[in-house]
Amino acid sequence: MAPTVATPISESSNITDFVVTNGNGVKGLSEMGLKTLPKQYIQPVEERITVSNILPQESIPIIDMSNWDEQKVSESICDAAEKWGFFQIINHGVPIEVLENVKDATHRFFNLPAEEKRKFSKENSPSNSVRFGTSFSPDAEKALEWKDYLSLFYVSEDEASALWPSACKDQVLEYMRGSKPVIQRLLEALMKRINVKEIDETKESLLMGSKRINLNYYPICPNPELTVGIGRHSDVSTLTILLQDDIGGLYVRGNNDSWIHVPPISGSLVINVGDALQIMSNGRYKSIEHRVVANGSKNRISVPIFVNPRPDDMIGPFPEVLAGGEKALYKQVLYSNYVRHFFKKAHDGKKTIEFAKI
Ligand SMILES: COc1cc(/C=C/C(=O)SCCNC(=O)CCNC(=O)[C@H](O)C(C)(C)COP(=O)(O)OP(=O)(O)OC[C@H]2O[C@@H](n3cnc4c(N)ncnc43)[C@H](O)[C@@H]2OP(=O)(O)O)ccc1O
Ligand SMILES: O=C(O)CCC(=O)C(=O)O
Ligand SMILES: [Fe+2]
Repeated sequence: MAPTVATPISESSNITDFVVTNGNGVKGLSEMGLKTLPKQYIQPVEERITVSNILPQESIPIIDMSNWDEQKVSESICDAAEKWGFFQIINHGVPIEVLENVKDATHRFFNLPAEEKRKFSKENSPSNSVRFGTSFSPDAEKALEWKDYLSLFYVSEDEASALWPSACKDQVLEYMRGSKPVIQRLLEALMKRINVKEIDETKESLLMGSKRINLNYYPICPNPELTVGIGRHSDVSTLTILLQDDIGGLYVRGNNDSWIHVPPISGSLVINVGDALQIMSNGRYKSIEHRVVANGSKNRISVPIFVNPRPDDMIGPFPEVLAGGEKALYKQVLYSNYVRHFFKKAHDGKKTIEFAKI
């Protein structure tokens, strides 16, 4: 694969044009060999992660799914979703080759020349469901995040085959197909605990009616201690299934102001509860804040599948959860309005869910 040739920064009126408008991304900046971090990326001190806030002895649960139909596996899944909102799964049934192929495909896409990737930017993309971008919400952010991404909203195999970038579409689709059984099993286990006995058509739409997959690329950063890869946020999904490479850098909120590292485990997948499931379970399952640090010596990738309600679903606490007289903590909201609210602002920890609070 030919290395990326970025448009020279001197030809751009400023860094934001170079990175955001011209589609070079932070990868383009990183490859110019900058010695210091551009000021646009300097995060306020309180948003940077410092060693003193990390709990090195803590870790999120690791669940072996080889005997997934055993009661104790279901219980570990539900306990982890209630207590931690985050866990890793091993022996989950998604073939290792499928995971390796999607990681290779991610590198292949980001190694394309900027003019190829730019074809999928918000302005140029052939479809709203395919978007190449950088940071999170550059127009709304006071400080940018050190990350590029390709975001693919799954509509159908036909649409994906026609419109997704050919550098990665086959491997991404294979990963989506391969992860379907484990997603189904996780949701079945989680539903049983909250009295939802069967995932009928309505529940299927609310729990897994739509999927979005992001390919995240965090290039080497000249001053990683001054910025973030992704700022503090919770996902707006029902569940997120995250594949990370072997570099590390994902941190999950512990008690108070502490952070817990999610170490890469070869072949594992990281699972986290998103806001939609917190809302539908009336707070029983928790979406936990997480963030990604920037890295000074290695390029990192991750590939989250966001399993979501359909955009036109109304989401709120399930009747089964409230049947015993529990008070509803959240109102009914149109899911696409919830997601629009999320994208309209910079990452801001757990604040998005206030949009749905009664
Ligand atoms: C990028 O860094 C990220 C991303 C994330 C992402 C997490 C998730 O995606 S979780 C699952 C999200 N759920 C869905 O996608 C549900 C289905 N989608 C929809 O309902 C709609 O597509 C919509 C998201 C509501 C947008 O609809 P619409 O208003 O018709 O479309 P736009 O005008 O294109 O977008 C509105 C607004 O949102 C921004 N935006 C849209 N899609 C994305 C995207 N994939 N990534 C980033 N931003 C997006 C878009 O820029 C628009 O804002 P403007 O100000 O430009 O108008 C988690 C963590 C990360 O760090
Ligand atoms: O890169 C990671 O490990 C986490 C990514 C993430 O939190 C996201 O894309 O929402
Ligand atoms: Fe996330």
